[in-house]
Amino acid sequence: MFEYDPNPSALIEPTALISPRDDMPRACVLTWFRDAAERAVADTFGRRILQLQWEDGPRPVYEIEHEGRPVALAPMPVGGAPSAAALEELIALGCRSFAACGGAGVLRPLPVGGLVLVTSALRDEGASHHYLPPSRVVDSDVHAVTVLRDTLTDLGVPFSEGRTWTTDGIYRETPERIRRRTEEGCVTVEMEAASVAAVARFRGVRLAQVLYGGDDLTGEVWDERSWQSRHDVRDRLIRIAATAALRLELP
Ligand SMILES: O=P(O)(O)O[C@H]1O[C@H](CO)[C@@H](O)[C@H]1O
Ligand SMILES: O=c1cc[nH]c(=O)[nH]1
Repeated sequence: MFEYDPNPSALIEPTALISPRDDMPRACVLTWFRDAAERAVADTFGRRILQLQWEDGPRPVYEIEHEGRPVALAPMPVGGAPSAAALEELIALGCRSFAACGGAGVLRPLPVGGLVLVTSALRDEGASHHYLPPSRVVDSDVHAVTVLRDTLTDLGVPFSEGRTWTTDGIYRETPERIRRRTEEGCVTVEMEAASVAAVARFRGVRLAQVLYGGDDLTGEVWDERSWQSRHDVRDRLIRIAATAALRLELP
């Protein structure tokens, strides 16, 4: 049931609940790696700017210094709908340029830790349909993709590019679905990319995304590949994303 309503105004507007903050960096890293975010804060002597309050508990937003400049660092909740709401609040607080980093299952051969710059996301989730008219995919912001591509290239980091399958149904990645999504050009599967891309487009902010290859869904059986213990990849991705977020701020 996807009934798109183009009315830009809602009864609960984030800007009515949350005031912009003068001390909020405009550049922001979104990450689904809470562990790596906390390490980045400790390593850079960062600080907690505030805590957003939700029914399931507080959500901290940090500030770190990167390349001599402040960057907001937001650990994100898992799932498209919670991530869409969290991004809304960061935009209301004053962030404008976002670089997002997460992990994903791989649908094509890709080593654990291999990076994928997201060029589009297949909208097999709910949240994006509240922000954009019906379509099968949402393309990433072209300027943001260019900046992230240039950042990865300048840093000498190998990466590939492609479409990701964003699903609400992590436990319903059936062989038939995987086959069809692969045919549609998806190289990874995760749970938030289409949702945050849709919010960013709707609110007119810049957002680029990079994923690292995690578990493997290319075979007859699932291979978990211990992907969530790749602390080295996660730590490096946060730094790469911080550089990209800062560059997105440039005119
Ligand atoms: O590492 P992250 O980005 O969390 O990626 C994936 O892993 C989580 C599910 O285990 C979902 O958030 C999905 O998007
Ligand atoms: O959504 C997800 C995330 C990681 N791995 C998967 O298989 N699915």
